[in-house]
Formats: sequence, structure tokens, C-alpha cells
Amino acid sequence: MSKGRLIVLTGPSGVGKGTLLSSLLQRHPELSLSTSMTTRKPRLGEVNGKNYFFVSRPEFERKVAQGELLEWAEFADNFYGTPRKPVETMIQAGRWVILEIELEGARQIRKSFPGALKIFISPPSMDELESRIRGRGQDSEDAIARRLRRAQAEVGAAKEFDVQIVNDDFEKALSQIEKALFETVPAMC
Ligand SMILES: Nc1nc2c(ncn2[C@@H]2O[C@H](COP(=O)(O)OP(=O)(O)O)[C@@H](O)[C@H]2O)c(=O)[nH]1
Ligand SMILES: Nc1ncnc2c1ncn2[C@@H]1O[C@H](COP(=O)(O)OP(=O)(O)O)[C@@H](O)[C@H]1O
Repeated sequence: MSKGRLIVLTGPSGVGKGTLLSSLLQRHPELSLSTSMTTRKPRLGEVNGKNYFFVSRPEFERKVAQGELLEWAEFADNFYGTPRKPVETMIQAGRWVILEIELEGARQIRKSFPGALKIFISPPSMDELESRIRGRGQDSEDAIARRLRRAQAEVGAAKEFDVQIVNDDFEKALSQIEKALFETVPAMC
């Protein structure tokens, strides 16, 4: 059986992580994306159990207390975390599992899974990032401001990651992710 592998994809909100991942998963159905848990309210069209597991704050806090999350963090006034069990089960079964998470969570994974491949996606500029978040048309002014403040802090941490990719030309960024995944020697998880 092939060896399981954990891959962490991080980058500021609006940089294009979700869009890149959905193309990547279409092209490589053998990859698995972990479904996170969040206290954020669903956006229009988001489905519980698919985009996220949408839970209340008390429920999230209970999961944390019971050790059921592999990592978790607060982001823009909401909690986000990775359910532990499905990820561990998939890795044991030899799957390659991708976590699409923010910086604090990625730092926690670096400690608990030092062999995970960590990829950081940067925007071509902060102006372009803002216009992508606005163009998505999904967030309030408040939420946009919180995301942009956080983005300033996150982009400075790109160098902590094994691979840094600028999502300017979409196809180029996608093929750089593929290269990082399939042309690097898999490390031990
Ligand atoms: N630490 C952590 N961050 C997460 C998790 N799931 C999502 N995130 C991050 O939370 C941030 C906000 O996500 P979201 O509300 O969906 O907004 P968007 O990234 O702007 O579409 C993003 O940076 C995600 O990568 C998780 O399970 N753990
Ligand atoms: N390379 C790119 N050039 C221009 N727009 C992009 C590019 N990549 C993604 N986008 C757009 O940016 C917006 C934010 O992308 P999204 O995947 O939701 O970001 P994230 O998941 O990082 O928050 C979307 O409208 C998406 O279509």
C-alpha cells in the first residue's frame, strides 16, 4: 500500500486557495481534502458536511476539550479546526490528505506532523487580494476588513513554508502546486 501523506495549504483569505484546490482535486481524484469544522455561518450555497461542518461555539469548544481536533485557530471572530479522526484514518489508509488552513493552524501541524508538506500561496499584491475578496461578493465590509488585516500578518510568514507560490496566473500556480506534490520526495508524516 502506498504511504499516506499530509499536505498543508495556507495563504491569506481571498488568494485563491479554494479555487486552486477544486481544480487540483478534479485533476487528481486520488487526493483527499479534509473538511474543517467552523463556527462561521454558511455562505450562500455552502453545504454542511461538504464545505465545512458548521457548528455552534459551545459544540466547537466541546470538540476542543475532548481532543477531537488535530489543530484549531480563531480567524476573523470565528473558530476553525480540523477533525482529527478522518484525517488519521485516511493517512493510515495510504491517502494523501490536504488541509486548507490558516497560519496558526499550519504552525500547530508543523509541530505535530513535522513531515507534512507545507505550501504557502501568496497574492501578486495586496490590492489584487482586496479586489479578489470583493469580487467574490460573499463577505460584509467588516469581514473584508478583518481578512485584510490578517492577510498583512500572514504574507510575512510565507518563508516558514517548504514551498511558496504566487497565485498570479492561475494555471501556472496550479502546475506549481502539482510540481510540489508529485515531484518532491514524500517525507514521513
Ligand atoms: N486553522 C484552521 N484554519 C482553517 C480551517 N478551515 C479553514 N481555515 C482557514 O480559515 C480562514 C477563513 O476561511 P473562510 O471563512 O472559509 O474564508 P475564506 O478563506 O475567505 O474563503 C482561511 O484562511 C482558511 O484557510 C481549519 O480547519 N483550521
Ligand atoms: N489566479 C487568479 N487570478 C484571478 N482571480 C483569481 C485567481 N485565483 C482565484 N481567483 C479568484 O479570487 C477569488 C477568491 O478565491 P478563493 O478560492 O475563494 O480564495 P480563498 O479560498 O483563498 O479564500 C475568487 O473569486 C476566485 O475566482
